[in-house]
Amino acid sequence: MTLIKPGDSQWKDLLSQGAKALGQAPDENALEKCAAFARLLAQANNRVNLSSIRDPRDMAVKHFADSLAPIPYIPEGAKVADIGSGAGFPGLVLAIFRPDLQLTSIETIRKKANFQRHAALELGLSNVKIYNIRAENWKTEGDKGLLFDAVVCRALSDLSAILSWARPMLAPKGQIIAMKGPKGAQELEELDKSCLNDPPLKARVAEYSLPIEKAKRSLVIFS
Ligand SMILES: C[S@@+](CC[C@H](N)C(=O)[O-])C[C@H]1O[C@@H](n2cnc3c(N)ncnc32)[C@H](O)[C@@H]1O
Repeated sequence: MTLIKPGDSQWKDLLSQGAKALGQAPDENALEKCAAFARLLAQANNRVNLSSIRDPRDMAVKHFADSLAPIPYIPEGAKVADIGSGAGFPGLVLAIFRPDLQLTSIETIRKKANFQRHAALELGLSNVKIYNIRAENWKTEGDKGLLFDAVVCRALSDLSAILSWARPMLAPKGQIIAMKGPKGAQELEELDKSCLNDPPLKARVAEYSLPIEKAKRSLVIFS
C-alpha cells in the first residue's frame, strides 16, 4: 500500500473516487479546498484531540466522502444547520461542495468550534457560520429567528434526542437528516412514535454504502 498524506494528490484521487461513488462530480476547486481542510485538521489534531479518525485514507473516506451522502436530499439554496458538527463533518464539507447552501455549524465543544472557525477562514468559506453553543439553545443563544430548511447531523445522539433538538430549528417544510451507521432502520423502528407528532413528521430511511470500504450506512430522514 502506498503511503498517502492528508491532502496530497493521492488523497484527492481517493476523495474524488468516493465522491463519484456517491453520485457527486467534484470540481478541482472543491477537491483542493477539502485537501486544504484535511491538512489543517491533521496538523491541529497533532496538538489537540479533535477527531479520532487520523489515518489519511480513513479521513478521505469516513470523514470527507461520507459527508457528501446528504447532498441529494438538500434543495438548492437551502439554509442548513449541522448540529454536533465536531471538527466540521458533515457541515464544512457540504459547504465546500455546495456553495449555494447557507451553512450553520453548531458545536458545543469550544476547541472544535474554534478549529472550524480557523478552517472556514483559511478556506475562505463565506457561506458558513459557526456557533459554539448546544443545539437545544439555538433559539436563545443562536441567530434569533433563523430557521432551517434542513438540519443534518452525524454520529450525534439517539433519534429522540435529535428530534427534540432539531425540531424547534426547522422552517416550515424543513427536514431533519440524521446520518447513522448500519442500524438506522432499526433505530427508527424502535423510536417512540409519539416523537413524530405535533406537528406531524414522516420518516424514511435511505441506505447507502460508504465508498471504497463498502460498509453500510443510513440516513434517517424526517420531513
Ligand atoms: C461523535 S461526535 C461527531 C462529530 C461530527 N458530526 C462527525 O461526524 O465527525 C458528536 C459531536 O456532537 C457534539 N454535541 C453533542 N451534543 C451536542 C449538542 N446538544 N449540541 C451541540 N453539539 C453537541 C459533541 O461535542 C461532539 O463533538
